[in-house]
Amino acid sequence: MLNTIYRLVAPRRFEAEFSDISLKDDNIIVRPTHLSICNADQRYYQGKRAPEVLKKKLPMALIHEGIGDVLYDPRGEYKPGQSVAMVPNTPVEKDDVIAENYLRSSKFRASGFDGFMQDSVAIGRDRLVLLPAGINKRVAAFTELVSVSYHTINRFDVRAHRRRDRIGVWGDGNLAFITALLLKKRMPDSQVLIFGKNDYKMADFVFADATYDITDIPPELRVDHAFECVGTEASGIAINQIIDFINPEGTIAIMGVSENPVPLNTRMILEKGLNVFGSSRSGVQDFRDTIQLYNSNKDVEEYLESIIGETITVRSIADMNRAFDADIRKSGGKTVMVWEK
Ligand SMILES: NC(=O)C1=CN([C@@H]2O[C@H](COP(=O)(O)OP(=O)(O)OC[C@H]3O[C@@H](n4cnc5c(N)ncnc54)[C@H](OP(=O)(O)O)[C@@H]3O)[C@@H](O)[C@H]2O)C=CC1
Ligand SMILES: O=C(CO)[C@H](O)[C@H](O)COP(=O)(O)O
Ligand SMILES: [Zn+2]
Repeated sequence: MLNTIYRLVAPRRFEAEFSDISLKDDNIIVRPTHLSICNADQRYYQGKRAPEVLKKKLPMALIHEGIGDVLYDPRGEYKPGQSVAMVPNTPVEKDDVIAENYLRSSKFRASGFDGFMQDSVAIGRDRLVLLPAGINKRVAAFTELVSVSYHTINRFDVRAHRRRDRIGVWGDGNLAFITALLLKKRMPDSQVLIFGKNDYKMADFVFADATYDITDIPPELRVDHAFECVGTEASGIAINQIIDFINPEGTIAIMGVSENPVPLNTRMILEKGLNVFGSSRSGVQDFRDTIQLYNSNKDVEEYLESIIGETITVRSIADMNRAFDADIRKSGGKTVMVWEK
């Protein structure tokens, strides 16, 4: 079957390439319908990765957050037209201890190989999760990002000690919003406190117990545990501030991505006996659990809808550039592409 893949060949330049999809494999063919832009895509689009990384990875189709409709399943298990979330992490081995998204052998779409900017995506049947009828598809488009928060909170839950009176979330962007929302749902007895830079963004965190400007935190305030959702070199500033405001033996989850190493106050990590862990990406079970959460908590879907910034219909390469450029100019929120290729 003839397919078209829209690859980023150089910063800000997409090109269409034709390829063939074999219908003899066990893969399922999915037509993407709604795609959402992640900061990781922007780092490639804007050429913010190191030149040697860009040289190694491009040309590559971007986007690892997306849903689509099944076009063809060689086994007939999925019916044509069924709506599915596509899981970008692609393991090639199983491990009893290490989760699929931490195996160094796993590939990740739009990072190690082509992402979802294609007319049709050939994808393993274990990489699909059926979406419930009636789900808001623009919200479902960024299920991957929500599943990253879900995954991190699971890891936090098994690591953090039981005193969870106050949990701090550093950051006021999309990842912080989603992480704070899921934390409040999962741990309703804990106060979830937001620490950010932008009052207009923090005003959207209506479910949180309090919000603080990072330049004006009451000096006596303490949190039991914290999540860093900032990224870039600013994540160093955030993590060091967390170290200052966290109680002894607290747990810190690091989620933001930085291109460069960030210096940390290790002396106080030791003196306070802190538990610092990293969390990246997610696996298929996290997607299933996230979709189950949407099913059982309709308000989660509504809160998530409130962070959709722009919705852009994409029918051409010019539209792809328009969507990525609009995402750069945004004041906040997720940019969703309605994929009509
Ligand atoms: N671990 C994972 O698997 C994943 C990681 N990420 C990463 O998480 C990071 C955050 O993503 P996202 O929310 O989409 O990005 P955003 O840029 O939307 O959010 C970051 C926010 O943090 C604010 N900020 C900056 N400095 C501080 C500070 N010192 N303390 C508190 N807030 C601060 C920024 O404000 P301002 O813009 O005004 O500076 C911005 O609003 C990115 O690095 C992204 O790549 C994303 C997805 C998955
Ligand atoms: O966004 C993410 C997951 O949702 C991660 O930030 C992304 O996987 C990082 O990938 P890369 O190494 O290509 O920047
Ligand atoms: Zn991402």
